[in-house]
Order: sequence, then structure tokens, then C-alpha cells
Amino acid sequence: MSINHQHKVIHIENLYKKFGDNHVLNGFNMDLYEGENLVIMGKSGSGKSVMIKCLVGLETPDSGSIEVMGRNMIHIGREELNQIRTDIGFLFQGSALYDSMSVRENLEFPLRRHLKKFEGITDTTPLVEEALTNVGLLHTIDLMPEELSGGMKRRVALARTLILRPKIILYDEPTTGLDPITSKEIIDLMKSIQNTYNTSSLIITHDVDCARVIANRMILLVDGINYAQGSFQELSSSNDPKIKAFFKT
Ligand SMILES: Nc1ncnc2c1ncn2[C@@H]1O[C@H](COP(=O)(O)OP(=O)(O)OP(=O)(O)O)[C@@H](O)[C@H]1O
Repeated sequence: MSINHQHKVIHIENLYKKFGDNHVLNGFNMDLYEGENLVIMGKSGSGKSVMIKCLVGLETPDSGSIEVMGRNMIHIGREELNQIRTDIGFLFQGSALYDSMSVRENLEFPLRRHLKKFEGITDTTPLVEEALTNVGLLHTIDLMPEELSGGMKRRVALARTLILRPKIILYDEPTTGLDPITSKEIIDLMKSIQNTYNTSSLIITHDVDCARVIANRMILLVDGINYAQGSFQELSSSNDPKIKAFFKT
């Protein structure tokens, strides 16, 4: 693992977004460095999803700037946006595998949608097998999602994200709903992905144990701003009541 502090893969500056009178983001700033695992914590309704949606062009901020791999995301054309999105992988809450498709078909699906990135590849099997091997689940290739446990589904979802070789991965509550042992498996996998692929990751989580293990750096989102940032160690030993509230278990 090596974090390149000279290279920001995401740069968010002074982001504002409101819905009517609901001022959700009030000048939010964030940098994600190449190879870094950055954890964002914020209580429910604090604007984490709105921030992510602005980041990937699903919401338009009222003001501020967002750059992803050097490209301005706010004034970006459809074609270029689609291209950048192939470099950004998502792992959503709940995994969201297609129940009517086998594991193999679930993994082939994003490949077919992003054929351009894989021009010249006629046989997708090696890519599918490699992605499944990376999450330790090659043996499930011909199973249906209903035959998998919750943790296995999430690992397959991660394989489906990895198959597009993203440079950035956005994890939304990766351990929600999993028991502690399965959570640990997912967290270990996230770490090994960072090491193997040198991906940069933005991880939204309420899970203090996950943050402790995975975070190279953390940002606490409070009242629409990055209220505090630092290492897990620094933040978890703070005496500020608003910061302490995040680390109560
Ligand atoms: N499209 C929308 N229209 C109106 N209000 C919205 C919209 N999207 C989000 N909001 C509001 O923005 C605020 C932040 O929502 P957001 O979903 O970003 O919270 P969150 O931090 O992701 O919460 P959680 O941890 O519960 O997922 C909430 O008050 C929500 O009601």
C-alpha cells in the first residue's frame, strides 16, 4: 500500500446544497489521495448520500467545485461523465445483486454495459474468474444469489465492482446488517483490495470497528461541513463532545 499525497483523485471545495430550507451541505471540503482509504462519518440525515450523489453527477450542487481525477464534474458532458463513471466503483448498501441471474451473469452484466473499456475482449470468463478469485468465491460462479449467505452476496457485489478495474471505490455502509465475523471478512477484503489494486476508497460508515481498521484518515460530517478530520487515533481521543459522540459504542 502506498498513499500518494501529491495526487488528489477527488477534490471537493466549498460544496453547498440545499433542498428548500433544508441546508444540507454548507461549504463541505474533501480531498481523497491516490491509494488512500478515507472514511466519512456523519449521523443519519447529515448529507453523506447527497455528497456522494453530487460527486457522481446524480445531483447538482448549488455552488462549489468537484474534481474527479482532474476533471470538473459540475460542467461535464454526458459522454465524459459516463467514461469517468467506469473508473468509479460503488458498493451500495444491501449488495443489490440481480436475483434472477447467476453469479457469473451478475459479473458479466457491468462488462457488457461498459464494453468500450474492454474493447478487444471476446471471452469474459477469465475476467469473471479473476474477480471471483480475488474475493475467495470462485466456487460460487454457477450459483444463484439465493444460494449465497449475506456476506457472500456482498463479496460477489464487490467482485462485480472490481471487474471494471475502478480507480476509486465508493463504499456505502459496507458492513451494515452483517454479523461481526462477516463484517471483519469484508473489512479484510477491502484492505486487501487497497493493497492489490492501489485503489483509492471513500467509505461511508457508522461502524466504529470498520473505521478503526480501514481508515487511513477520517472526516466527520456535521452540520454540512467537515467538522473534524484526522486519523482514527486522533479523533477517537478527542474531548470535543460532538466528536466523542461518534465513538460511543
Ligand atoms: N432529493 C431530495 N429532495 C429533498 N430533500 C432531500 C433529497 N435528498 C436528500 N434530501 C435531504 O437531505 C438530507 C440529507 O440526506 P442524506 O440522504 O444525504 O443523508 P445521509 O447522511 O446519507 O443519511 P443516512 O445515514 O441515513 O443514509 C436529509 O434531510 C434528506 O431529507
